[in-house]
Amino acid sequence: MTARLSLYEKAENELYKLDRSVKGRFYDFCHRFRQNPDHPGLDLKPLKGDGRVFRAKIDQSYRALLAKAGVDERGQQRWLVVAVRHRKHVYEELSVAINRVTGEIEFVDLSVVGPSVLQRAGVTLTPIDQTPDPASDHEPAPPAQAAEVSEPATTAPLPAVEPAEPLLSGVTGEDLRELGVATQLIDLALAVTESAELDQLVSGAPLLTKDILYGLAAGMPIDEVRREITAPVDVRLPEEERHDLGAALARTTVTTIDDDVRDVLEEGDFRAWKVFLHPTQAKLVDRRYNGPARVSGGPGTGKTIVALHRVRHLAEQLPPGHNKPILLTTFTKNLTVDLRARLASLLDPELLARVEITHIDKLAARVLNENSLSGAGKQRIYDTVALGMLQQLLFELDEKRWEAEFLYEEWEQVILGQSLGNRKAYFEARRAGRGRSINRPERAQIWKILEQFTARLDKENRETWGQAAERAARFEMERAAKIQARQDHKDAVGGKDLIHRDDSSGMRYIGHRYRHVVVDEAQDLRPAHWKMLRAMVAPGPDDMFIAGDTHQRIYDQQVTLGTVGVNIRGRSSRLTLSYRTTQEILARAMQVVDTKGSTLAFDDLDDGADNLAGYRSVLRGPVPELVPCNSWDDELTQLATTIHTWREELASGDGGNGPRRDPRGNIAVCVADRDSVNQVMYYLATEAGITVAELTKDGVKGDGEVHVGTMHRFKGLEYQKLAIVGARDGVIPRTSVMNRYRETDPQRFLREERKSRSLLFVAATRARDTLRISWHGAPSPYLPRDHESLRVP
Ligand SMILES: Nc1ncnc2c1ncn2[C@@H]1O[C@H](COP(=O)(O)OP(=O)(O)OP(=O)(O)O)[C@@H](O)[C@H]1O
Repeated sequence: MTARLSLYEKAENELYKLDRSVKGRFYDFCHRFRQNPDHPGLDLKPLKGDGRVFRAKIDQSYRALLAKAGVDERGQQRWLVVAVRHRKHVYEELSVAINRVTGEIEFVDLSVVGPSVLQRAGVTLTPIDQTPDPASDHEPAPPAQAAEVSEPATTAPLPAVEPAEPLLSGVTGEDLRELGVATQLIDLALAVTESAELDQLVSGAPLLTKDILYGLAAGMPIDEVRREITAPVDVRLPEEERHDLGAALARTTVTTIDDDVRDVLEEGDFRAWKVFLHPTQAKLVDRRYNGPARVSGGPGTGKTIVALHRVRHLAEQLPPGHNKPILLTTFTKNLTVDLRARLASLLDPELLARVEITHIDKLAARVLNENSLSGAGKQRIYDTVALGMLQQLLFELDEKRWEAEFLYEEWEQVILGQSLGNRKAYFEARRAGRGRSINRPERAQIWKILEQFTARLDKENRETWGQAAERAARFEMERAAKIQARQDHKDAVGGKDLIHRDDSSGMRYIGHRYRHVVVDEAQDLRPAHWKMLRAMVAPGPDDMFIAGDTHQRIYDQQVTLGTVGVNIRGRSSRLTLSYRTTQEILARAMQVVDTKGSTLAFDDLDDGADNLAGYRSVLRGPVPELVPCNSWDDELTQLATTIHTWREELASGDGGNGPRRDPRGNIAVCVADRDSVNQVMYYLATEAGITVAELTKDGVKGDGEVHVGTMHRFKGLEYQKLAIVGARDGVIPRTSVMNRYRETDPQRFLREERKSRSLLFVAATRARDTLRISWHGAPSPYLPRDHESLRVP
């Protein structure tokens, strides 16, 4: 009889870390197993635990652990490889279970649980075989999983000590069971007394168990854990399926082992992109929405991943064709490169060809080009240039009543933001969030100055990106109005063709540009961008999917989606589990945007407020390092030393405890301004022998190993190890800016503060494992004074 083999997600991740020769032998094993699982050479035997886990021989040293999941309709046996272990780490007690909440098969590796906890819970592990390893001289070290075990897994008696209070006091085994903790770990979890033991216990545990136990250990009440962690993944498993491994296999995230698996395994973790969506993420991807939908969530919770999978889902539903009915857009140019690369690994080329991937300003520019005579386009300028022109104008007019910055913002946010086309409209406009109120005569003065300013821009054939967005939105809205008028007329004449009318109006082929629009980094788009996007897609089911986090808004674009025709009411969801950042980094970063007790608040892109409640991680790592230095030179010297150490750590796989990584592109240095970028790059390259590459608007420039850029350039990216340098008071936030508004414009002051905090928050949450923040002089006031407070309990 032949067999179908699948690979458990965790086993797949562990396989990547194994020595190449073991991977090869595993592949041969799979091949033989699929041909005939009963072949005596495979030595397939049940473990004594629950009898549902079998071991089979890969070679002299390694064993595959498999669970039998029935026989399919064609009579083929179905097996799931739950782990690949050195035989010394295979124990008779290992078992699989079906999780009562998720309905998935769970394999729990008790061998990583520390002996103290095992002993307290009365669990003894019996190795399947204690004979010496005949190949030990030639074999590579046991897999990384085994290396994670810092203590032997057998239960040698420990000296008697005063029994300590359980870490999860106040929680019963029944509570844990009901919440969805893996059955095999319930008694052990209750026996844990220290957080280090908990770390060890959950290191081999399924994600749901990890999430629940960390939540409870951090003090989340049981009800909150049930609501935030358990309920979203509860499949309400029918009683009759509680023991059906075959049915559970269909719900479990697995990779089918076929002939392609060899290449996959040999190429290491080239499939790192292949994220198995968490059920809470998957639900957002597959759902049918009756209109625009929005997903929010803290950094690293997978908003971009969800947006990419959403694009795939939508692309798969498209009728055949050669056009591009899906738009995937984002705010920053360098992120589109990243989005394209990630989407390319997720979609077949034919489907990828149906998706337009472009950043929002480029999209607006394209609309303008289409609508202007060739050669008649304007030169687009950045805000800093335009502000300089306004300052010059005020100087020429000897106008001292208004500051250029104030007027520029009034223009950007009130006049352009609300598309106010004339003086009367400006007199009547709402100026919510603008702080200082202005009366009618003042509005008249402002309008007059700004009219002169825009006339000057026009005369010089220049326009700002804000103006360009506004014009593009207008063109698109006119186009949408025509489409609507055509449809209304068609409806009025009973659905007849409109050949005569269309031929005379050039309307025959006009339609909405896209069927679906997917937006990432939504928090930074301007109101005009939203109007343009709204007009580009027909209102209806699945029209817009919007991902963003207002805590990461680092440009000054505030928008209430409801006012620009994007109604997300009742279609908002929030992701809370970070897949990027460790608990330690998260605790630190959260302090930066912690607005409790202050008047700072973050919006939800609509009329409400957003928060990061429940934002958490199950990853652990070192506490972020906060490094005071004596001077800028001292900061640079210490930075270089740190980077040398990081390089070695990455190259050696943290001394053999983790996967070895090429330091290239895994280390980054983040600073507050362009000047510092140049100084850091120059120092590292010329004084420290470290090759560098700059993060620019267009992506990484050059192939140096350490990436250096300003905080703005780091949005959406991630690095294994990240240093933020120059995090000093006066720079984060800029004293000059804050002082200007502290007294004169309290609203603006708050906005600036929120923006600076968000910038540091974005920067700090780019780090996956290691974060180091240094400064000289006084530290940024957003950094915690008490460094101990960063320690996660
Ligand atoms: N279900 C998952 N399983 C494993 N890894 C995941 C999962 N979801 C996301 N990730 C990983 O977490 C990291 C962060 O994901 P992503 O960039 O989508 O987060 P984000 O919410 O958009 O972050 P940010 O707001 O900081 O831009 C990525 O490395 C991604 O591959």
